[in-house]
Amino acid sequence: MPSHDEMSHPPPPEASLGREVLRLLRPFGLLATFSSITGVLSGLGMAWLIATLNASLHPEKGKLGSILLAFAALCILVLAGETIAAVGNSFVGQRVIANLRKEVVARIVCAPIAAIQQYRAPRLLSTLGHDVDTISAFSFNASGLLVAVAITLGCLAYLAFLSPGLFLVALVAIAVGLAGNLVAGRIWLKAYAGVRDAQDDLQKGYVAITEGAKELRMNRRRRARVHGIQLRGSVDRIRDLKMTAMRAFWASRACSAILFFAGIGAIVALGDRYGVDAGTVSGFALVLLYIKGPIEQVVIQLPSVGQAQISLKRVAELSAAFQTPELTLADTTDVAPTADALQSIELRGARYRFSADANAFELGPVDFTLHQGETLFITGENGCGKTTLLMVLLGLYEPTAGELLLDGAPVEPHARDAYRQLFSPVFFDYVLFQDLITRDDSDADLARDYLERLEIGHKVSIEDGAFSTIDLSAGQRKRLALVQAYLENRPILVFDEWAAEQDPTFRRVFYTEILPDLKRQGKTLVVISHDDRYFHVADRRITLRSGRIVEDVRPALPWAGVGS
Ligand SMILES: Nc1ncnc2c1ncn2[C@@H]1O[C@H](COP(=O)(O)OP(=O)(O)OP(=O)(O)O)[C@@H](O)[C@H]1O
Repeated sequence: MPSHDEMSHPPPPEASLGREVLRLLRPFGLLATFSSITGVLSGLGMAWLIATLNASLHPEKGKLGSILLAFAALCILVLAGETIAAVGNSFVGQRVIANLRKEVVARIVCAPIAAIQQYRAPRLLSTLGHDVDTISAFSFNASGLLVAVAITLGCLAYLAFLSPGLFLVALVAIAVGLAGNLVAGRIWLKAYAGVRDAQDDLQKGYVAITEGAKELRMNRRRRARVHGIQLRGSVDRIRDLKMTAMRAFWASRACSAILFFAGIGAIVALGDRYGVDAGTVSGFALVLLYIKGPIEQVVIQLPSVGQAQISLKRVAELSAAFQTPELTLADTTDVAPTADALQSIELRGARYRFSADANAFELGPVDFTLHQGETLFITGENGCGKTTLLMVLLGLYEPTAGELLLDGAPVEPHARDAYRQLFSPVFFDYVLFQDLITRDDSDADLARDYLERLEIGHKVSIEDGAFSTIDLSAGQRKRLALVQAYLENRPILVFDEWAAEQDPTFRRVFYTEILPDLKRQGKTLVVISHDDRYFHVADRRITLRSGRIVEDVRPALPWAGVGS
């Protein structure tokens, strides 16, 4: 788990790949440095090994024995160095991958709900999957790249030492080959940026064919659009872009291979023409044949630098979008005790706007006080802002203006999570977790009682701290959500159209038995409802229109008017 300090400094969207890789490697600085130095030394040792091999082909009299001894010693050192570097790097690499995943997950856990809703699940999943893996793979391969560069530079230095003139010829061949690769790299990069966007669309399509399976079977034209156009279109786009990238890549690779052999041929011809000794010419041939591998390795990994750069930008955008002052959310050890007493919650001049767009919905200004023990109904037509008001009240949306106060004191960002623990909400689009958060066995017994009470005990039991099943009807699942809320035993319970899926009998039970019973237990209740038959159950009912409170009545006191 990253520290709060790390969490407060996510990479800005323009973060450089080098700096980000260094940041990821920092916790393993010593081992990463040791492995990299060992790798570089073994790379340079490899250059030396080739020089020794060349010397052994043309030994001075009586020196073959010592040259072979040096050759054997270098072989052992180079192999040992390579192995140590590889083991060290994979140790560091796996930890870097794990840390990056934890870091991104922690950012999502801490992110403001509005930012998550705006980002949208398919893009989030795509970043979590593809982008994190791409950056991780790059960090993992970075040291291999370093070793390949070291071998190349060592070998080039040896060539310059052997013959500066022929070295220039070799350098021209290598430089032309690299220039071609750089052009191919640009084509690759452009294609890859398109691939990432198409992968997002693909993810969206996957969500559509799984979550919208029923709708797609019922509507041929929509199915044709999602399957035939969106999904197959994204798949084909990815294929075509990747083919373009691969073509550029393989063409440049073939060109550089030809250039290598042409360079070797030219060196042999020039050596013959200008009477260069056989040892120098064979040295060039040996080295050029050998460094073709490491240079290709560098070239092959060049696209991964571009890919990692694009992925880093996407992770950095996610981090920037998910900036939050609520860093305590990432702390899994912080199971703060639930507050069990409050006097009032107040919204003072509170507004909430979904975006700066002039047409965006705005809630408020809203002024009202929720008192302890009160049963508050929030009513109003579809889209008038009931759920938005609830989200502000729950501390899930930060008001864009005005204040949220608990017992007269503003709820500061660092205290918002503790504040939220006062509530047990059952959202309209709630997620039902199968496991129960219980403190001890008595909670499991309590859960069984609630199941009986909610007339669902014949279908569901409690086994190993979890519901035996959640494969139930919509109304039955909502009853299980209510059991979860009961067990949490928080001072405020919140229901967003809880009764919408219940049959008339149980709807009546909810409004006339369950709610009054909770009230008798001292609970404060906030209920969004369209069930006007039961509005009399409320102590107080506020009605919204276009984001504002237009009615504030106490049904028990029919003469009460607007005002808090
Ligand atoms: N994520 C969002 N981004 C932008 N605008 C949104 C978003 N969610 C809701 N809105 C807008 O905010 C307005 C209020 O939505 P809200 O969900 O609060 O209404 P509601 O009163 O709960 O409606 P319903 O009775 O249909 O549940 C809507 O008109 C909608 O246009």
